[in-house]
Amino acid sequence: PITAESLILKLHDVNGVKFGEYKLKSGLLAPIYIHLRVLVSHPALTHQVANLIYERVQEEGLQFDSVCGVPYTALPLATIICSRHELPMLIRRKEAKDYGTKRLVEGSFRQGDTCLIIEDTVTSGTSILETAEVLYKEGLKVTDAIVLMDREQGGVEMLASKGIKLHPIISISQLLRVLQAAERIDAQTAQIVLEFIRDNNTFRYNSPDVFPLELSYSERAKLPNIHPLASKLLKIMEEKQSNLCVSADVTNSEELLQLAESLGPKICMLKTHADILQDYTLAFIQNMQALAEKHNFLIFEDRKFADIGNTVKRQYDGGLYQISSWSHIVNAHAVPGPGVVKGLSAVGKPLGRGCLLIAQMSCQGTLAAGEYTKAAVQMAEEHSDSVMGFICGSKLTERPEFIHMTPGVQMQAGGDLLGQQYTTPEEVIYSKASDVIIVGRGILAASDRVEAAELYRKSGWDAYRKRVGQSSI
Ligand SMILES: O=c1ccn([C@@H]2O[C@H](COP(=O)(O)O)[C@@H](O)[C@H]2O)c(=O)[nH]1
Repeated sequence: PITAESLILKLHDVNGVKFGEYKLKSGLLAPIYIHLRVLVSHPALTHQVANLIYERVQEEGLQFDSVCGVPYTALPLATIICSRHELPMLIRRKEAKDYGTKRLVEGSFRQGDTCLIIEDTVTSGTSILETAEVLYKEGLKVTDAIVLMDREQGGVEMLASKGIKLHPIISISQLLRVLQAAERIDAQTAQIVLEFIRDNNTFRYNSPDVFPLELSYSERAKLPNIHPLASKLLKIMEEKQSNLCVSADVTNSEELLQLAESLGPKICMLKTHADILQDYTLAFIQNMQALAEKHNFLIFEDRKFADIGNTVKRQYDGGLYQISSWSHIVNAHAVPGPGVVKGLSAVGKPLGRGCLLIAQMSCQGTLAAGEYTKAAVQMAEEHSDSVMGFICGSKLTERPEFIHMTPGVQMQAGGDLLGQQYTTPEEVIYSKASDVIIVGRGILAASDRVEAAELYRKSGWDAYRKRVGQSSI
């Protein structure tokens, strides 16, 4: 299987990406031109692109009845995917024939069927929208579209505002980073293109409250609608140059306090499972709070609430652990529906606490995928006064006020014997655009935990700086 990085280099090899001065359809002169029509002359590459698109369809767990490629460049891609995976395909005509059936959409479908759109490049999103509108007129639904190359000029946001979720495989900033790293372009060219993209955002122009480009942690901390605790966490991250959360999965409170003391300077957050401690007391937790204060990190009790609102309220507030009295952040499964968030909010909001929704999990065979993940994101967006972010494998929403936190992180990709799956800090923060790495055994099992924590901190931080363009790659 091909990675996005090697695909970028191959596209550059075949002149699918050009730098210079190019007149766009709009009349604008652009310093970059994405010319994916060349793909048809490179069948092996076209197949690899089709594979990547199909992998993304599976990763996202997309549900649909048919596939339609935006004419013309995406037509062969849709054809390959549909024939290889035996999926029904629809063809959108650009002009209706003046004889025969005069249809604008060829292929069989039923009213109310969902059609997945495939596109090669997106700038403003209007080509996808035009195709969707033709499909709507035929009684079809369009909820998702996949695009190989997102020029990051507002297409994702424009389509989202029309109810279509766009899933880009490669972004223009990722393309620039990869080409610069491979010395195919210099830093100045990359900068010129980035500035052009930034200055020519078709959607932000109309909607100044949308932030489609990558913001730094400190810029996000200042967003007007951000959850106060998310803002605090982002400030800590920037100040300590750390997006590392240590998962302190130890069973003895003395050891936990030692961990907090020694790793405190390296971390933005310390994650606990209070119910695996053999000797939990409220006195111990007060010491823990003092260390959080001293080293400026937040405490996140990984309680994974999953009951009706009334019960989680009592679990959060009372019982042996009295979690709400000491943990800045808790998390919840989305499975009970919004009641779980409301129950946590009733206790946590007056205390200034924050909640994360578990939208995806790192373990093999997890059911938290596809439609479930989408529903969790929607639930968070509808309760952004108490939900500050997600437990997830990758960035799930373009709304920069939400913080994405990813467990299942080690320096080597792999897994354990009970289904845990590991991804590297670079992959999580740079490629998957998550914000925080959550590391347990990668640090706890090291002979020198402080040294290991520093390696993870540096790796996560370097990946973040690369992502927001603060360092050369
Ligand atoms: O999807 C999830 C959600 C939570 N976790 C928790 O994170 C740590 C990971 O520990 P490692 O030792 O780094 O595997 C652990 O506390 C889990 O309960 C997760 O792994 N995946």
